Amino acid sequence: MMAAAAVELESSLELSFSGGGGGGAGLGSLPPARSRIFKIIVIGDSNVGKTCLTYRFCAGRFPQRTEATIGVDFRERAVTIDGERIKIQLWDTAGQERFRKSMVQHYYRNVHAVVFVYDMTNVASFHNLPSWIEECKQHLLTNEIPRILVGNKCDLRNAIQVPTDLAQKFADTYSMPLFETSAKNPNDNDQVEAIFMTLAHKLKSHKPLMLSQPPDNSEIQLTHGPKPALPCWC
Ligand SMILES: Nc1nc2c(ncn2[C@@H]2O[C@H](COP(=O)(O)OP(=O)(O)OP(=O)(O)O)[C@@H](O)[C@H]2O)c(=O)[nH]1
Repeated sequence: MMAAAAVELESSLELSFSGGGGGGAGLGSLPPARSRIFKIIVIGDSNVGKTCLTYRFCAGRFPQRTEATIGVDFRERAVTIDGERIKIQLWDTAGQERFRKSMVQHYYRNVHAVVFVYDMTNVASFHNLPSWIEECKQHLLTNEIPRILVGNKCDLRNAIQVPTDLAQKFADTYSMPLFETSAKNPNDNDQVEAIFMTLAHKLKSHKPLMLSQPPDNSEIQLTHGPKPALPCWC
């Protein structure tokens, strides 16, 4: 785990440079390819499986063992969508209050999308979702930012406490798509893939993306241009 050190990797710069021959801009060399970075934060109660979901997407498997996240973990995977190389950065945040306090400001900066996770076998984690949504709101993440609701641990069929219709109602209230999945069951790999790729496609379609620099802040921030008409994907 990269834990607190991940703050160093904060994605205030939204474009990275990759490839391009590594030798500078000499004759015949191509400028480095730019790849966009999409920062997605994954939040929810402790133990709902945030680490396992991000690990499943980035490493392609269920981790052998996990420990409570301290602060924030950071994972990244490069994907190609319609010929464009994109880095999906997943910020796996601590669910436990005592491990969150000092980090909150950092991971809410320049967020492009949010994944809210609850544990389908733990109704309290579902009931706590409004407080996570509220926390996002307090950090100025508006409803314009793509959000997805994920019920995890669907492999534990006999222990399910949150029925799908209840979760669906909640998702509808907040205009979020709902995914029920399992980070553990390899058969649900496609579903986990779909969660993050859906977001990446959605973010990619939010063109044009513009870089702007606020006068009193040295960090480059990404803002969206005029919002294109998008089909409802709820
Ligand atoms: N059966 C089952 N267990 C899971 C699944 N996902 C995670 N777990 C287990 O749930 C526990 C918590 O998983 P984590 O991914 O560490 O949970 P977290 O939400 O990151 O927890 P914090 O770091 O404390 O916020 C671990 O024992 C995992 O093995 C799943 O899909 N199915």
